[in-house]
Amino acid sequence: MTANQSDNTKPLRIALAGVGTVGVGVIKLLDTNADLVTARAGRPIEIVAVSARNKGRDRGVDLSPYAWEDDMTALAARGDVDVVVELVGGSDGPALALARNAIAAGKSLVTANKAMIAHHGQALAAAAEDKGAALKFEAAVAGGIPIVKGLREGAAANSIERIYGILNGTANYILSTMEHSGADFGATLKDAQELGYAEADPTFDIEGVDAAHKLSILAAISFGAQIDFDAVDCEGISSVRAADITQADALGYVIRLIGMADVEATAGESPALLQQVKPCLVPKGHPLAHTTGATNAVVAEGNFSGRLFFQGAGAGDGPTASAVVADIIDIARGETGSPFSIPTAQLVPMTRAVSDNRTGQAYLRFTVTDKPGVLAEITAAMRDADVSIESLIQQGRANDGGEVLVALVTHDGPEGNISKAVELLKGSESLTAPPLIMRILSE
Ligand SMILES: NC(=O)C1=CN([C@@H]2O[C@H](COP(=O)(O)OP(=O)(O)OC[C@H]3O[C@@H](n4cnc5c(N)ncnc54)[C@H](OP(=O)(O)O)[C@@H]3O)[C@@H](O)[C@H]2O)C=CC1
Ligand SMILES: N[C@@H](CCO)C(=O)O
Repeated sequence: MTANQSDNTKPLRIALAGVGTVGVGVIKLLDTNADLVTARAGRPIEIVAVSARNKGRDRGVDLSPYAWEDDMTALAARGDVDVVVELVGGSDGPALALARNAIAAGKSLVTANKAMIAHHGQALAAAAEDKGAALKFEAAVAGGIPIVKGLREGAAANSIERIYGILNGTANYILSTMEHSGADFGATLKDAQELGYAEADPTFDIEGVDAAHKLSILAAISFGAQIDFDAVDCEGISSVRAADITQADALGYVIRLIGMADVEATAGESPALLQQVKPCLVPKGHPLAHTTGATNAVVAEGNFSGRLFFQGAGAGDGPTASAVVADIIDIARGETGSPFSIPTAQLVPMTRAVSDNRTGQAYLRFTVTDKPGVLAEITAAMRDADVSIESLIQQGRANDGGEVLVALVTHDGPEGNISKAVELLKGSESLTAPPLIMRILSE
């Protein structure tokens, strides 16, 4: 740690890399809430230097009081900086170089970058522990919700049995807007981008990758597991059609992109970690069904606390800045702690769990050619794979003998049987696209 970082009376001097949606939010928060932040941190927090790509860009805030660095890695080498705040993004590249350099220089690092933490968080945490520096990433998971603190501190006494929820604001904004207004997917995504919710590459939001980054971080904290982003079974919302939303509604559900993780005890072997991000049908009575817009919600089930429900804005300048500054305040107070709740060297490697033997209900949607025998072909595959059907709906009739939708809901049964049924239908000339399978979340 730098002398200033450990001296709890002098101002804590920070450098901001990235002055975009979140960076500007941080500047505004530190300005608006200066007295309150100083009181809670026990000392002033001062921005001394900033860096971004384009010095001349109008950001709606005055950057002239701060030193400017064209090369953001230079922030790590500045003698007048105690804490580097990385708000650029990207799992590798300049953000990672800055993070490594800052920690190597003994500076604490605050970041909102879930991609970097999901891929390199463990190595960065080990390096930070070696240097006695802090690594903090509250804003990387679920925006303004204090879920990292909630698990590391509030729920620290519990064994977490399962963690799940809505971890991507953009996908939730798209699904819930389509549900309420019938708006088109593309137009809704554009709105989310304009509101500053989406990642630089919005396919990360749509395809579940951003939620998978966050889930892998939560799993490491919740279960003491080594981060294993590659083991997340990940599927996004791009295959969900307006017709699925309508169908789900008629059946008493809404569609949400759900991240879920738990650990299976395996006799004599290393524990198996299940990590899944998938669109699911959520009963309208479930609290996650009422989570709309860019709101995120996380359910953590502790063995003594019971079910904990965290909800709040999952994206946007203000909420994300709130999480970033909370981390800075912690560092000003001298709170370093293990980034993943236990010392990094104690995080356990876990094998990847498969969900074939898990039971539950599912929604299956087929797009098929409108011709005799199609329904019989689908139901025969269900019979042969031992999948029991609760209800089956064929939506309308194609005027031109073209494509129609067939949706069915299964009774409780093993997930593996559904995969078997889908496998049996593979290559069928009746199917015009791969089927969409969504698990139904139990109440
Ligand atoms: N937006 C949100 O709601 C949330 C975002 N996050 C995370 O926060 C981080 C920042 O996101 P956000 O503020 O939305 O992103 P923006 O795109 O709005 O801002 C990114 C900033 O980084 C700068 N930048 C980009 N590349 C470089 C580079 N190579 N060298 C120097 N500066 C660079 C940009 O410079 P310039 O302005 O000159 O182009 C810009 O100031 C990301 O990791 C994101 O995942 C986390 C939670 C919520
Ligand atoms: N793109 C992310 C930002 C918050 O991490 C989202 O939409 O949730």
